[in-house]
Amino acid sequence: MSMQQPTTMAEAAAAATSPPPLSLLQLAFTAAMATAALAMAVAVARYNRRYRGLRLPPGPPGWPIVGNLFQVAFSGKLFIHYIRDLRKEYGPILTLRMGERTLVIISSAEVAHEALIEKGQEFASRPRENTTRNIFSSNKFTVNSAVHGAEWRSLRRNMVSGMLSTSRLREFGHARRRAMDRFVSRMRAEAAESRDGASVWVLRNARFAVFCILLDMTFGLLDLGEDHIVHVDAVMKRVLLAVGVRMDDYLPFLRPFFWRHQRRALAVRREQVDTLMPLINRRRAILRDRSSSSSSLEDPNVAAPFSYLDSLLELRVEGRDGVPSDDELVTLCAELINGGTDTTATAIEWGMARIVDNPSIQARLHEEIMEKVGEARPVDDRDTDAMPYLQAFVKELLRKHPPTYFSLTHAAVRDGSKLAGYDVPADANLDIFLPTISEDPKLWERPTEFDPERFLSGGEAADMTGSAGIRMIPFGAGRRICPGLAMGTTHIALMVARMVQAFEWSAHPSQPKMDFKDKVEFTVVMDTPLLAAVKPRSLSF
Ligand code: HEM
Repeated sequence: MSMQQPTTMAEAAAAATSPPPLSLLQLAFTAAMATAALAMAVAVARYNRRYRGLRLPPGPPGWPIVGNLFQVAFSGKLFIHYIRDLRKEYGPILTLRMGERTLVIISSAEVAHEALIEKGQEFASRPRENTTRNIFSSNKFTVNSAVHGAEWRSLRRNMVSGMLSTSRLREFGHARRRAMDRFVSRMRAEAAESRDGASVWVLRNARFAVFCILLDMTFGLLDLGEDHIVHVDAVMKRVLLAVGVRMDDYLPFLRPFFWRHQRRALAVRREQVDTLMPLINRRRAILRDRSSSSSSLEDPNVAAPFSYLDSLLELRVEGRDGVPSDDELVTLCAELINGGTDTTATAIEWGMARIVDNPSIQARLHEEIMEKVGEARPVDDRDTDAMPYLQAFVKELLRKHPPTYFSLTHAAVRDGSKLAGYDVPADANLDIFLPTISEDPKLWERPTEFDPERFLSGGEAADMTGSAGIRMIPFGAGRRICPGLAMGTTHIALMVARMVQAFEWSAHPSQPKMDFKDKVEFTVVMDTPLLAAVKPRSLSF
């Protein structure tokens, strides 16, 4: 008989009617559940009070507390496909309640125009973030996450003039040339080492090439070895994973149960700081040496004349004392690198899939390259500006396959704003779903067809900024439009041109027929990653 068992009838009766003594673990669990229940009740009361009397856009009826969260989670569909389907029922502006978050989703050109252009000032802010993302954005001290205001204006102005303007872009021709040469030789080597001597994984190579350019532009350190770059890239990928969406983003009372995730996120942040700080300090040392000695002594293969970091070291932000801290420098540098890497690389993968799928597109591109440049030297970005078919191809690519299906989430600057006659409270997430705009049959002829010809003279127009009317906005539109638009399109055109100049591309015999199915990773990528067969062309460089 164990010590816990009752020995008398009286003890047995007492044991049957009173609960057994609680262990510490049980007590903690009970306390956590009670707190969660209380937090849920408070959340419901707060929600009811906050939204009473408002006329939100229509949407599927939800359950108390969780709203539509479980309907979305258990729909068996990707979120992007779920939204496409809901649109058919609820129209171009709809509401989804995801736990404590209210999502207002826009999916037509008219309402997007109202939100981003006509009422651009009212909807130019960003919503509050969860604690993990606040760590990686240094409390919203980045261009993309800052709320609308003086801080955002200073950071954005600096990024555009310091890095993304047309003149700055031109200055970084050497970074692009180096990265493109490395890109082509990596693919040649990968093909040569593959079993059939001709296989290349497109996304992986494209991603690495863009990453190299952005790393050069951010730190201006030109002598980083390939292993070092691969390490920095791996850390940046871990950061993207750490800031992914979690259940407690929508149900904050579950946060205590996610303490392990939080601890891991902090470790990843430490790793990010430990990886980027040495690069920041090396650049600082180069700048110090430059100011104390003759810059003619400097090796041009070690340091670029200018980097994005240089502009941040002296940056004065409206309404703040001093220059950014080391922690903030890490965040701001990471933002430039992350903003342009996956978006651009994803576009390249879809673009090469279209080229592989349609030999006449490849033939047109190659013909144009031969006509303008030939085989004697590599294409550069001044050449690509003068290639109308290539430019039309890039536009069609971004129309048919926008790398992100949602713009970054917007928020109203204050309560009281309306869209399409509905209320949009300041704490709602305002998301713009891009593919239904660029495939709207009211705006486009044969919208589902991939056809670059549509943009050639006399054909359809594409103003990607949306200022002359919204038809396709892969970079968003209005005040928060992507500041990397020129850089992104330059990189896509250049990479496609170099790939077509260096190789003849075809479908890989081991791969299923191309179905252009999409899936969401950090961006919207091909469901089956593109493995292509390449045949090197004879070039004299
Ligand atoms: C094909 C390439 C790219 C695509 C498709 C793309 C797309 C987008 C989109 C849809 C937005 C959200 C706009 C909005 O909130 O309404 C955005 C914002 C942003 N992008 Fe890009 N982007 C690309 C390349 C780049 C590059 C190369 C950089 C920088 C190196 C960059 C940096 C940013 C930043 C900082 C923001 C936030 C702007 C703000 O909040 O004021 N992007 N981008």
